[in-house]
Amino acid sequence: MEKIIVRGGHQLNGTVRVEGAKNAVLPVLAASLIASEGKSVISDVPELADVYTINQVLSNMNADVHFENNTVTVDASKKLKTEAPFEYVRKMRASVLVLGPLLARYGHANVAMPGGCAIGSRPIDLHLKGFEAMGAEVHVGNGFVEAHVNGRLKGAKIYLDMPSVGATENIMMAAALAEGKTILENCAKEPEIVDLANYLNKMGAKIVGAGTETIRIEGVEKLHGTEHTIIPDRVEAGTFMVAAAITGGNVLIENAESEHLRSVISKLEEMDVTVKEENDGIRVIGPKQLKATDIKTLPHPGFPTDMQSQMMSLMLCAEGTSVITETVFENRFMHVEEFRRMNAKMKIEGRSVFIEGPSDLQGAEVAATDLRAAAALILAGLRADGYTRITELKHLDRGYVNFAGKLAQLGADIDRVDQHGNTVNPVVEVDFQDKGFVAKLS
Ligand SMILES: CC(=O)N[C@H]1[C@@H](OP(=O)(O)OP(=O)(O)OC[C@H]2O[C@@H](n3ccc(=O)[nH]c3=O)[C@H](O)[C@@H]2O)O[C@H](CO)[C@@H](O)[C@@H]1O
Ligand SMILES: C=C(OP(=O)(O)O)C(=O)O
Repeated sequence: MEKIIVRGGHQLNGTVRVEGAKNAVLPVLAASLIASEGKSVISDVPELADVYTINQVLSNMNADVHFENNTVTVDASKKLKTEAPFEYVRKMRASVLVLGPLLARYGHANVAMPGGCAIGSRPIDLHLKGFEAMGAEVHVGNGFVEAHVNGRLKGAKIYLDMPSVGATENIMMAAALAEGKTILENCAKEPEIVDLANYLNKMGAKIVGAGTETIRIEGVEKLHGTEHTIIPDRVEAGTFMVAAAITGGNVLIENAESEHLRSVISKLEEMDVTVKEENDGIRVIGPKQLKATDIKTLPHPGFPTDMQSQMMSLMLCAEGTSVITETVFENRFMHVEEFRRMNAKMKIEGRSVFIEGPSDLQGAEVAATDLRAAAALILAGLRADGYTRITELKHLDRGYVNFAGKLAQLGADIDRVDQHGNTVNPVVEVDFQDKGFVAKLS
């Protein structure tokens, strides 16, 4: 079993570059299935386990997929299969994003139900209600969701009960190829929604209003391949901002987009962290003593749930009582138990965690419970006394490219080792047997 071993107490200094956003590239790659003509060329694609998984989903459906030098080329012009088996959906819930494109293009999709995960139950009822409103028949049974429509989907007026990111994306992709106009209300406003709409529009779609509460989509008859560059990963950027702050360091985070990080920047400033917007990115300078603050996670532009656990690490080192309230996911505090193993002083009350700082953090053996928890435990390890050993790195590899290597370059004492204690590079596990999927790892 691989581990990351961190010895705390080193300040981070220097420059780090953030990759393309995982949460933007996954829907964009799913959307490339709608193009019945031409190739899509997607740049700034991060080498993440989730990217390999979605590429496998696509190639398993008969699309030609090629991944090299952070560029994915997808040719989906052949007749595609309209199924996504559990083997992929189990690894990555975002596989359900192929539902909308397949249903719109072929009038049929059969995708394994994603089920819950470590952060909550995560249903897809809003996605399905949207498809039904557009005339699809949806059947859930035997662990699959099967959707079917005779002819084309029909544009509709759809109000989302909550601004779900995935439902907004799935319905927007389906509506792009539907007959007539769709008005989608109470949408998610995340930057990744805007990136997807931009991509679809370059493919020939007619979408306005992405990034606001109401998206209007005039359906078109077909879409074609195009070129697109993925936006920077705001969660990776935010994670390195915390890394700089927690070690009292000075780090320039290149390619970070400050417009996407307003709520994170504002909370860091409340904690006495210096944040400077520079031409190439965002510079973060940690203070001598961090101050406590409170955070409530909310849909964008509120504070992102995907930064909650990393901010918890920072609050553990701040003077005073901090409170985190998680409103997006019902069960995203699994990492609290792991932090306690590091001598963290905190208590959970309902949807809030009360953090008494500064904790005298001590290195310990801890297990990542989800993707962001993995990063958060490593961040706490940067500050803890002695060695912290983090296991369950499959979670980390879903969303961070060479996290340990990037921290080491900034001055962290950190290593990733195999079961024999030998240093390893994080190599993402790829099944090359799928026809048509070619990948080259750097
Ligand atoms: C691949 C990707 O982009 N993942 C992100 C996406 O996940 P994802 O798209 O799954 O998140 P959603 O915005 O859909 O989920 C938000 C909340 O809505 C609920 N819900 C959602 C859909 C639905 O049909 N019914 C329902 O009840 C969920 O259980 C959750 O409590 O947005 C989340 C919220 O910013 C992020 O944490 C994830 O990193
Ligand atoms: C929860 C996350 O992702 P996903 O929706 O892919 O599980 C995340 O990126 O933190």
